[in-house]
Amino acid sequence: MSLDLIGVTVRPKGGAVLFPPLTLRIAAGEVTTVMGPSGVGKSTLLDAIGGHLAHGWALQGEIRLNGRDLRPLPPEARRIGVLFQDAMLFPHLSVGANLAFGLAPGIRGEARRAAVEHALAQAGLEGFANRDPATLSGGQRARAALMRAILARPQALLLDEPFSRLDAGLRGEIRAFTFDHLRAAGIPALLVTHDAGDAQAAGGALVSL
Ligand SMILES: Nc1ncnc2c1ncn2[C@@H]1O[C@H](COP(=O)(O)OP(=O)(O)OP(=O)(O)O)[C@@H](O)[C@H]1O
Repeated sequence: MSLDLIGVTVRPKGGAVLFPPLTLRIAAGEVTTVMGPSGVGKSTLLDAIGGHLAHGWALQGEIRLNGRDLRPLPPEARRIGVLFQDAMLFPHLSVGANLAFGLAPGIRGEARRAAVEHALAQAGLEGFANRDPATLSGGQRARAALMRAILARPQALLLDEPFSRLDAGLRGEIRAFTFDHLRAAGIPALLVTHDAGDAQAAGGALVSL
């Protein structure tokens, strides 16, 4: 798996580009970090990669996932996962149903339950399948959200400040958990952060916008 950006930048239609064109390759299991001042366009770059660029914005350059040009594909066909600041779980579904949400529909019955149980165990959440997400701690919710993202078998993952709401002690633990799992799953990932410690822990290339 690899995610390639070739001369990529974004601009409001009729306006100037937000940052100089970016060319980079993220290989399987690598986490590349993007840092830069507020408003430079980091979240808009992630929107462009995921296919969620708002009306009124234009993408410049080429985005390839495993060699395939993503530009003609709608977001749901891109196989790109996203993790946000709030580690959002669907509040109306149990923790187990949240994790199962990303699984392919062909995985049914016992195989489905086993996949969810395995992911819960990896997240240190054994026995949490029937819990209401509102009863989880911040760290538990962050680990569950990562597992839900991985179970969907994304071909790349975008992380938009996913650790910024966690307190200092938890932050180190959750980012190590996150990067270990992304490496093990061989998923190329792009991390947006304001925190140099996040970038260092990610261990990959650092891009400043
Ligand atoms: N319609 C528009 N026309 C021109 N510029 C816009 C328009 N909408 C938003 N912008 C600007 O585009 C930039 C993109 O913001 P974006 O959220 O991508 O930045 P960011 O680097 O993620 O910031 P932060 O670190 O604060 O989250 C901002 O400077 C914003 O003011």
